[in-house]
Amino acid sequence: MSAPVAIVTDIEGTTSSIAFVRDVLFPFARRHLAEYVATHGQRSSVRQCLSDARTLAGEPALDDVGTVALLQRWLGEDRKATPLKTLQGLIWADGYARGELKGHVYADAARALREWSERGLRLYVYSSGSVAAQKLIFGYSVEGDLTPLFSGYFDTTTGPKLEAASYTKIAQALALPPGDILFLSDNVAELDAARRAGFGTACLDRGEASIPPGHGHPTFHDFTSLDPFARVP
Ligand SMILES: CSCCC(=O)C(=O)COP(=O)(O)O
Ligand SMILES: [Mg+2]
Repeated sequence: MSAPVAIVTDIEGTTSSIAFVRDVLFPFARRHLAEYVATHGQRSSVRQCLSDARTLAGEPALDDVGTVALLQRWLGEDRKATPLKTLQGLIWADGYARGELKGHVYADAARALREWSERGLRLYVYSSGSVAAQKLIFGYSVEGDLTPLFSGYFDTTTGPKLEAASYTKIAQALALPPGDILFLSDNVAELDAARRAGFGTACLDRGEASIPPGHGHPTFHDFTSLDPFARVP
């Protein structure tokens, strides 16, 4: 593809380490979930998450304790269910605000995002983590507040990351032809979906995820070796 106008990036495994999400963020949510629901369960945002989780599970009669158990199970399965992701974001907000969490972002990713933004590329995020959680990981990051670099954020409320239609919606929201957008991810199934929608793609293989060979997406070990202004085959 020729140089993109916009870059849409995944977070976990792409800008940020899988280990941070798996070993820090998810256990933090798991530890605080029951207490958070007990304390904030009357807030409309929390009630909505609980109700949406019950609907999604097809178990409308579950009480709050049962719903917390359901959410804990989904957490263990890494289910990308919107109510779980929304609730995780609310719980992490407290952790970031108290200084107990600091968002991991690779130094090479922060450096490249700054440079690409300075050079006029429009930058966006598309992650299964909620938009609120995305703003937190980049806002309270070990590389400083990176949120000014981004022009917008997309999560599972736009659609699942494995469906081409989600990327079509993102292109429409950006008012750009799909061919002007480069999507970065460590997940081949996501990259395949983006490619089906007409996006350019780049696979980040940081050695943390097992990425099957032969997928055909241009592959980079980090952001330093990825030059979006060079022609990507
Ligand atoms: C926004 S940080 C937490 C990431 C998260 O919850 C997640 O499920 C990772 O999804 P991604 O689409 O960034 O791989
Ligand atoms: Mg990922």
